[in-house]
Amino acid sequence: MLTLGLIGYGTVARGIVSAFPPDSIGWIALLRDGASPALPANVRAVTRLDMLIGARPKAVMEAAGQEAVASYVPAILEAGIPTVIASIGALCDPALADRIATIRRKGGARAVLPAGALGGLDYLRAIAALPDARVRYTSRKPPSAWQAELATLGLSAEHEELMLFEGTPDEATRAYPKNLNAAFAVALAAGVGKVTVRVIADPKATGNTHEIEAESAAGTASFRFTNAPAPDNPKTSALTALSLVAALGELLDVEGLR
Ligand SMILES: NC(=O)C1=CN([C@@H]2O[C@H](COP(=O)(O)OP(=O)(O)OC[C@H]3O[C@@H](n4cnc5c(N)ncnc54)[C@H](OP(=O)(O)O)[C@@H]3O)[C@@H](O)[C@H]2O)C=CC1
Ligand SMILES: O=C([O-])CC(=O)C(=O)O
Repeated sequence: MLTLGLIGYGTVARGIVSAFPPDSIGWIALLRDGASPALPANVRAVTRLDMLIGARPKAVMEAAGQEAVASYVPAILEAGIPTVIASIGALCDPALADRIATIRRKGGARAVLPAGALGGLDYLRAIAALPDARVRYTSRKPPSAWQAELATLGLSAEHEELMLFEGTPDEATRAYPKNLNAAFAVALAAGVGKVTVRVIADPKATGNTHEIEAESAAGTASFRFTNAPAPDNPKTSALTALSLVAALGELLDVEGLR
């Protein structure tokens, strides 16, 4: 049986675990002290990083949040265990991004950045070389997905769409740490300075929509992903777990994990 690690056991982690037959993988999940989510029989909870590393999983899937990336991922990579990172926005901290790059240069394991809730990143990586390239990323979700943010701003988007945010990928990722990882994936692919980010609450949105509009000497492109929300978390696209599973299959080059 293959042993794999998880950081966190929420919506995305549950989606990852349920993508595999229970008898094919034994999961070790690093949880916060005191956390007690319902776990299937093939998921064992640990509350200390050394216990996760000591179990020698073949790879770890981070699906907890940006703070968890900063707290745990460098040590896991230093221990030679490759890690697929969902909370890509953590890399807007240049010190953390440098630390992870240095670990890799010194022979540590690979940090894998999946496409997550969107796609088309290969196109953005290609035009990143062009100085005139400009990319606009828009996260458009129904008001129900932005309830807390609308309440904080004292606004309602019941009838008309409402722009909640417009700014740089760094500002966006800091302002929406749990929800704009996709924006930072776009920024890492195209180049942080080439990307502007918008967040829109849209009563007409039928799913979690990610729009990418790109313009450069190579031409123009527009991508639109209308994602079904995960059943138990309207802010997270169900696609995210599928993308992490695909990245894991590629990383381990294991038949049946592709
Ligand atoms: N790249 C992409 O496109 C996307 C990335 N994401 C990222 O994936 C993350 C997970 O998403 P989702 O599953 O929907 O979120 P959930 O809130 O459903 O689950 C996150 C889980 O991680 C746990 N957790 C948080 N911090 C820690 C920690 N330091 N140590 C251990 N466990 C921790 C939480 O526990 P507790 O409740 O105790 O805090 C919770 O159970 C998001 O925060 C986001 O960063 C999500 C969607 C798309
Ligand atoms: O799942 C989504 O639609 C996007 C998301 O939460 C993120 O980018 O963090």
